Amino acid sequence: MKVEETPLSGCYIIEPAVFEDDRGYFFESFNHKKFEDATGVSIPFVQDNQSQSQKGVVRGIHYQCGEWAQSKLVRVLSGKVLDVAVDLRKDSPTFGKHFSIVLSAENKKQLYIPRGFGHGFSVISETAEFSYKCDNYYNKASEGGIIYNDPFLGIDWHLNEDEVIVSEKDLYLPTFENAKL
Ligand SMILES: Cc1cn([C@H]2C[C@H](O)[C@@H](COP(=O)(O)OP(=O)(O)O[C@H]3O[C@@H](C)C(=O)[C@@H](O)[C@H]3O)O2)c(=O)[nH]c1=O
Repeated sequence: MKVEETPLSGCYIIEPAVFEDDRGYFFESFNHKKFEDATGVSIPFVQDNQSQSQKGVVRGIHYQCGEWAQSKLVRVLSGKVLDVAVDLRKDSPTFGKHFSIVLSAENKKQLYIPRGFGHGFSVISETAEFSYKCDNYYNKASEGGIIYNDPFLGIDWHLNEDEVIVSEKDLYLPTFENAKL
């Protein structure tokens, strides 16, 4: 397993060791001890989520507030997405900055996004199945978000504006400036 810290402190790219043979491949998609040894972070994940989306879908930018904040370990089971982590830690030197990376079934990369971040992704293949672990339970009342095309964040989702598909909920998210952080 290879772990690389992104320019946003505490946010890591994980590349699992993949064992290929005549049958196909095998890899450990999560190993608590190896993850802790490599990052110094011991995360008690409590919920796994999976979603499927068509090309052009943007989900995000999402977070949960306060005691319901979540760390996430995200990966792609089929297809290809552009995954985006936004630093929303007010005391961070990179507050308001984002990091994006292509995650795909092929490259098998994962992104670890700590608490205090917003998260979103866009689907840049025909379809994509997305899977992630969370260290805190879903809590609807504490959901927060920022509009995907916020001008201050200036995220390039690798999509043309006319092909973007977002949920009604996500369409009415506030700007970075007006977000409740
Ligand atoms: C996130 C979530 C949603 N739901 C329900 C609520 C709703 O009826 C339905 C779809 O929810 P959403 O539209 O919020 O799903 P989605 O837009 O895929 O939300 C996800 O987006 C990505 C970017 C994240 O980072 C996740 O944490 C999560 O916020 O699923 C749960 O039951 N548990 C959950 O953990």
